Amino acid sequence: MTDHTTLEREIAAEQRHLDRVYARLAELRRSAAQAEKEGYRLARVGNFGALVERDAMVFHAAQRRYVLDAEHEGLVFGRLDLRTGQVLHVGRLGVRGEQAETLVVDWRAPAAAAFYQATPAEPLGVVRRRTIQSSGEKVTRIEDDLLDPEAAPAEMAVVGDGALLATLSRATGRGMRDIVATIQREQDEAIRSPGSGVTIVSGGPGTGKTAVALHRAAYLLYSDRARYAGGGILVLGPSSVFVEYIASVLPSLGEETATLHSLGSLFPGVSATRTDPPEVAAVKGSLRMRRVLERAVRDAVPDGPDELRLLYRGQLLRLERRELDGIRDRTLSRGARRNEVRRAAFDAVLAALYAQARRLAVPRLPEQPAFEDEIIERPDFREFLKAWWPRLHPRHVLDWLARPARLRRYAAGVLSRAETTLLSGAYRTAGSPGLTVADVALLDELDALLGQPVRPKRPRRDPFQLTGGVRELSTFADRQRAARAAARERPEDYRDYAHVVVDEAQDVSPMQWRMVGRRGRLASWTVVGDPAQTAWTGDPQELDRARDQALGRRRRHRFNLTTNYRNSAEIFAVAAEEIRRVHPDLELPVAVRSTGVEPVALTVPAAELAAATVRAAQALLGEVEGTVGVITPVPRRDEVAGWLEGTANSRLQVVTSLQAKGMEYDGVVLVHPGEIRAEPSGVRTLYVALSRATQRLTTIEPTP
Ligand SMILES: Nc1ncnc2c1ncn2[C@@H]1O[C@H](COP(=O)(O)OP(=O)(O)OP(=O)(O)O)[C@@H](O)[C@H]1O
Repeated sequence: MTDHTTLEREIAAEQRHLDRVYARLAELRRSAAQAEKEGYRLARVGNFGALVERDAMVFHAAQRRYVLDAEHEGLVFGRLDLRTGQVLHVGRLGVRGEQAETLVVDWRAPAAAAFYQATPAEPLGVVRRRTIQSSGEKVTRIEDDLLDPEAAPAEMAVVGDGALLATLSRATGRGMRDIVATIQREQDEAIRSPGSGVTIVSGGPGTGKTAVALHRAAYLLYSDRARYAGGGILVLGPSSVFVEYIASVLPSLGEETATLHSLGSLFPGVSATRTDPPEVAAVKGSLRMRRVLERAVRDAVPDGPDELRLLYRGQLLRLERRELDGIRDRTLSRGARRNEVRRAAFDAVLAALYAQARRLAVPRLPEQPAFEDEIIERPDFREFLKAWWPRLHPRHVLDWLARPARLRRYAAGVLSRAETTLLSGAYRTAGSPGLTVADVALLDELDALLGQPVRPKRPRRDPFQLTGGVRELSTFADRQRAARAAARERPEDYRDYAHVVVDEAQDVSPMQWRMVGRRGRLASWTVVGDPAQTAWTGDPQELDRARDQALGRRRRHRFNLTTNYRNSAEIFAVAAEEIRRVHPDLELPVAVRSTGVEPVALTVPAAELAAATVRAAQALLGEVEGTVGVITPVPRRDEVAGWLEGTANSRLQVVTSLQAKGMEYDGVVLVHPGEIRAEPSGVRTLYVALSRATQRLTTIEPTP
């Protein structure tokens, strides 16, 4: 036990340092604001040099002010006392004093690495590591680890115990917790892995894979801002619910330059949230769909013209279906993309018409160019071309799959009869509810196969702005603001990311890997996931192949995380028992925190399921301060949400077992676990659902 006066003395010492940091920060903020003002004054000097100087000044000042504002809360969270006698404070950003002395070291800087990596076995020159918690500008708590007792001076105090456990037992609330203060060594190694190549992070539930991936994005932006902010970082999650959940972490890491997407929103103009049943998703996600789609994009347009008939100088010119099909096949040979070779197809039709006109000895037949000019002007001919070879949007071709006869033709010899029937059923009923997440990868594939229709050029935004009738260069500060907006709003089909982070990678299907791969041809990668949590029921080898292809031949750096920081030991024991059914020898992470509260498993008559669910959700809302998730089998979400309508609470969320991927709640009510288990790959999905809660878990099963 630390005696009270030592603790007070140590807190007071940290408070003095913190006061100095905030005073300096206030000064820096003032001078940034002053510099901005100065910058604008320079503009009145009016010569070009002054304008450039003004621009630069305003830019740096605005950028600095923005960062200072964003990182105010919890600015300093650590301290290292080194063997050399040097003291370093670690925080969200670097701050220097008036004499350029270091007041705070940025957590991402090499000098701060020891804060995360030092252990008693390998102290890395650190004698004492201190975690500092504060609220606003007040130090509230400190926790020390004495890493090198022999090197500790006699007067060195050591206070508190277990900063990590203290943090972990706090309720999480809505957003994901920012873990900069308590990153653990194995996590830190993954966060600081080289920016090039492919960093692969694996680990069981709650081991911090998502947290690591997001902190890694922040680390990369810090270590090579020009490269990663310029090209951009794409962060991909499995569902929109999940993307919304993690979105709250990146800004608090001080990074706005990352683009967040779910797999259902990666294709421009589409935002799919509906999921297919696992067996349908396995067909839609298989690489064999590429063959099916290749056949579709070469097929005639449904309800298009069967033949072309033109009266020319009293003579009927006619191209029959067979000839038109031949022209289409020839034009589309050697991988030509349908939307890009319209011109070639039209030329081929004109050439065929001319050849026919010559064969029929049409009187006064002009030379071919004049003939073509004449024909191409004719409205009936233009109508024909538009109907025969329209510009196709991927959505059009995907809709063709809803026609059973077509789908059978495209799938012949590629999909089994049962798979074709399954797919056909899915598309025929899909009409009203719209696209599913798995369809989005198919749209992207179709887009690649069809090519881009030539689009009219968009007018470019005027880089000059008009103020008071004077055409003036926008300031750098304005452009900085615009650049930040641009990072969030890169063109919808932007593909040149410098880095791609794929979270919950075990659920990316082979076709989705192709879609993701197209966005990362120039990128380095961070891929995090847990194979034991996959819902993929298709061919696992195909999945490996597709992933390897998307990631290319870049070097792989592998990391494995072994501690579960999310679940209480009691909750994880239930989840572990479930996954052991299918993976008896799987190495599972160790849950480090025990709450002494056992999960509750209820069995109730079916007629009472609704009432029991409402009661359990209300009870958990009373017991935990943060969020409560009600997790249901996929087809039952809306029904269960209906039961809970009267329990409206902003802390309550109803999600399907698939939407629960990657999510975290303080309390979880899991309805119908048996039904989830009975689905293909159900045990794995149930394992995911059982490992979402930090504090309380109630499962409710109707009696059979
Ligand atoms: N070093 C840490 N200090 C404090 N909290 C941590 C630490 N590492 C992880 N956590 C917390 O543990 C929880 C689980 O982390 P995260 O969601 O990143 O795990 P995950 O491996 O992605 O889990 P899953 O595979 O189950 O989705 C989060 O609340 C996260 O903030």
